[in-house]
Amino acid sequence: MSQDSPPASAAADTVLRLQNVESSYGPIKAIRGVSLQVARGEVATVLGSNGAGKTTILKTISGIIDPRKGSVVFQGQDITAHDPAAIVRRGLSHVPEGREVFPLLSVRDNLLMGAYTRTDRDAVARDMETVYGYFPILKERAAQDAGLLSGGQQQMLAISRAIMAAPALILLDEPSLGLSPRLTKEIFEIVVRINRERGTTILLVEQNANMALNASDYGYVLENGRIVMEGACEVLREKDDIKEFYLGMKDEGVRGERRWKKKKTWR
Ligand SMILES: Nc1ncnc2c1ncn2[C@@H]1O[C@H](COP(=O)(O)OP(=O)(O)OP(=O)(O)O)[C@@H](O)[C@H]1O
Repeated sequence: MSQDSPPASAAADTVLRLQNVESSYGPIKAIRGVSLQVARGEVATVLGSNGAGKTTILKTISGIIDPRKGSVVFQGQDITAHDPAAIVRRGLSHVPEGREVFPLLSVRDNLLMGAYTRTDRDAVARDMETVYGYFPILKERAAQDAGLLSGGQQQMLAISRAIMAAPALILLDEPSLGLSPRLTKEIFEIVVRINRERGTTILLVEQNANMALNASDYGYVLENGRIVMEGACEVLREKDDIKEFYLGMKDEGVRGERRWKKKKTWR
C-alpha cells in the first residue's frame, strides 16, 4: 500500500452515518444538526431524557420522517428521505417504541412477517429456531395471538421479528419502556447476545442510561435535539455529568456536601 492510500476504509466499517440532520414537526425542531455514526458490529446508544429527540432520530433514519437538512447514509448508500419499505429491503429493521406487534396474528406469523422480504427458506427456519432459543416463551406461545402476550413478551416478539429480517442494522427504540427491572435486564442481555452471536449492528435509544451504557460500545448524549457528548461507553460511565444526571449517582461527601457540579457542562 502506498503512502497516499486511504486508511483501511473507515467508510466500509461504518454501517450508518448521519450528517448534520435536522427534523421538525411543523414549527417544532425536534433534532438540530445531529451527526453520528455506527460502526459495523457494535452496539451504539443515544441517551437522552424525555422529549430529547431520540425517537425522531430513529424515525428519520428509517424514512418515517423526512429531514429538513442533512443526510443519512446506510452501508455507503444515501437513504435520506427514502421510502421506509425500501430502507427495510436494504437491511435496516426498526423496532419502534411501544413494541408494535400484529395483535390478531399468531406469534409465529408475526415472526414470519419479519422475514417477508427473504427467499432463503432454510435460513428463515433456522432463524426462527434461534429466536425461540433466545426467548423460549415465544415458542411456547407460537400459536397464540400476539395481542394476548404480556408487554414484556410483546417486546421480545418485536425484537425477534426484527431479527427475522436478517438485517445489517437494528434500530431499537426504548426497549425498557414500561418493563420491570427484571425483564429489562433479561431483554438487554439478549440484545447483547444478538450482537455478539449474530454480529448484528444495533443502534438503541434509551432513557435507562444504566442499562444502555452497560450494553453498548459507544454512546451519544442527546439534549434538546443536539448531541452534547459522545464517547466509548466505558469512558462515558465515568463522566461526572453522566453519573449525576443519567445514572442518578451523587457523591454526597463525608458531611453530606455535594461535590458533583450542579450545572451540566458536558466535558
Ligand atoms: N408528532 C409530533 N408532533 C409534534 N411534536 C412532536 C411529535 N413527536 C414528537 N414531538 C416533539 O419532538 C420532540 C422530540 O420528541 P421525541 O419523541 O423524538 O423525543 P424522545 O427523546 O424520543 O422522547 P421519549 O423518550 O419521550 O420518547 C419533543 O419536544 C416532542 O414533544
